[in-house]
Amino acid sequence: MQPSSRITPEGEDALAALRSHPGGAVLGFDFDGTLAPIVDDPAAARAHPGAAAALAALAPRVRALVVVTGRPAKVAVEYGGFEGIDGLVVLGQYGAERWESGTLSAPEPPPGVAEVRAKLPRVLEASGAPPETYVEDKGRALVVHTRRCAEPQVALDRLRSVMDALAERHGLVVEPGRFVLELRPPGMDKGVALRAFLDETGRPSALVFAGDDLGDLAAFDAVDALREDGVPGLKLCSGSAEVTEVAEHADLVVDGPDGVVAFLETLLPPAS
Ligand SMILES: O=P(O)(O)OC[C@H]1O[C@H](O[C@H]2O[C@H](CO)[C@@H](O)[C@H](O)[C@H]2O)[C@H](O)[C@@H](O)[C@@H]1O
Repeated sequence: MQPSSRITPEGEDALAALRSHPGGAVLGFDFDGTLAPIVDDPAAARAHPGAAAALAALAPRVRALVVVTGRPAKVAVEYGGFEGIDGLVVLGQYGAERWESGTLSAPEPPPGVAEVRAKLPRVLEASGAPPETYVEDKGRALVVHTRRCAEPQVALDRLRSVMDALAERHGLVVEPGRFVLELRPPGMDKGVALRAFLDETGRPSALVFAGDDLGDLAAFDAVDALREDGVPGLKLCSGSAEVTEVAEHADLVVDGPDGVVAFLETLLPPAS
């Protein structure tokens, strides 16, 4: 995907507000697909080589930086190389967990997660899921991955109704993503998490959220809501051929994590 030079007027306003008063701005980011390139093995994902440096350089210049991710917060900190970035908050498991300045808060999962963990292998087998189907156990959620299957989207679509029924029986919800169906506790999403974070940090002079996947649309909705309240907001899409819906809702589309990091670097003063 090529970077787009088109930006909406609302996005342009937010960018101008961000540049003129960065100290009051809040910048939010998804992790996988936005700060970290997508790879086949979720355990092999790592942030773009320029991501941590760009965030560390931005941290003292803005009011707050927040990563809002489906990953456990500790995993995002490790895979992102974020340890030691003062002022960066990581909200993991869609906002249920929080990491800040080396301190992690992670509540116990509800019992439905253990119930689904016990049943999932048999349910997948009974559904005829291809052998390449992979389950990632995140402690508070279980993620069924089909990226390694010969026809990942077909495999995912075939599993959808079975996963919906399994999640519902155990008080969980299904969060769909890039060749994943995640069974997780309800009640949190990236929009709820971002709004709660903004309630803490105060009304920003500008708000940016960058994402690539369906779960990021809730955070885009939060940006829209703030915009209606007069806060300049930019919805930045880390574009991919896999998900087009996020680009449709964005003010600016860049070329994956390379483009996101290049965007962040434009916010920094030129090196002297
Ligand atoms: O909210 P995010 O930070 O985007 O996390 C969402 C899910 O991302 C991960 O899966 C995605 O990245 C994998 C590694 O690149 C890739 O193999 C997979 O196809 C993608 O969907 C992660 O594994 C999940 O646990 C997260 O929920």
